[in-house]
Amino acid sequence: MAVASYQAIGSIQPCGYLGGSGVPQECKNVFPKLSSGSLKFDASKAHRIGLVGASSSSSSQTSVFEPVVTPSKGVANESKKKSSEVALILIRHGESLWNEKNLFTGCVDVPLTKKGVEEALEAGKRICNIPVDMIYTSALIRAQMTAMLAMTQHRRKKVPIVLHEESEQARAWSQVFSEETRKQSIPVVRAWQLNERMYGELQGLNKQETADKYGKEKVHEWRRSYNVPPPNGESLEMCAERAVAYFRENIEPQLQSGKNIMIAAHGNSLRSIIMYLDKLTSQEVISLELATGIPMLYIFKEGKFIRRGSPAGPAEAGVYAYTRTLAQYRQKLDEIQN
Ligand SMILES: O=C(O)[C@H](O)COP(=O)(O)O
Repeated sequence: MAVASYQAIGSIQPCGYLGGSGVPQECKNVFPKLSSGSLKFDASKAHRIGLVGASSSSSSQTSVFEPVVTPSKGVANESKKKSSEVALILIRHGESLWNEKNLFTGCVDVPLTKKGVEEALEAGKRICNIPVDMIYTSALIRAQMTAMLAMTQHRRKKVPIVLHEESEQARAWSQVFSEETRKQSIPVVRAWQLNERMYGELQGLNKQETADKYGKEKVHEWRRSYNVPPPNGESLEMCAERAVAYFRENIEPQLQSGKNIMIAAHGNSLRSIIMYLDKLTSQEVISLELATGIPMLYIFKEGKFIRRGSPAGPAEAGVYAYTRTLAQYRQKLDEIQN
């Protein structure tokens, strides 16, 4: 099988993995039928905003989020007509204080280092011409910092607004009362399902010392294998059960309804999502590595995810050579700014 290079936006891929074809049985098993009851996020309460001319709402008392209607319910077809393709950006958070110390982090909520902040800003520059209508992050601060810092570089200058759906009161108290302001906002949804895989009893341990103690191979198996969990932690398979389910249940319908989406998350929650998008086998995912702060672009078109990026050289030339819609969006931004 050929080695497929992994293309990140604006850089040569950080690492490679073996490209997959078809949906092998083991992949199908990873993504069982979704039961919406197991998911916390209520899509019926979600709302939508567009790049220009969001749907006109007569009410001036609106949340940042307008109701989203899944494709099967109708309105999505209308949005689909507006754009036959949408962008999906995936970013692993910038370097965290525990990445710097080489500690297993998992679900421990550690912020970015200065270098991580810079990586997030750099990632923002790379995606500054790509439309973003909604942002999903994990519940962890390093992913949220990355998303917010990246968006400070975006040329569209919309304001990312974190949604508070945790209670009726939180929802009510964070309402936006101006339609115009709402249109200039990007809803940010935080979901624990996108968190890093729970690293169990490795959390807080030094990676090198752990390898010295248990052996390099064992630690590599814990870190990269598909179905071997670290002691009392989650395997990639277990992480996929929540992260991919969330993606399919909540994010895919938004893409189908015409939204351009950015996801800021983690090495392993994103590996599981990429495994799904690229139909990788449990063998192929072993060699998939994601660098911190490197954005990856997919185009979602006609129900398919097409991995994009610039193989080398100036990022934008590569990215925009690929899709006319993205080039048009950029042109629009140029016109606004001139
Ligand atoms: O949780 C961690 O320690 C890192 O974010 C990912 O670690 P890994 O590269 O060992 O999976």
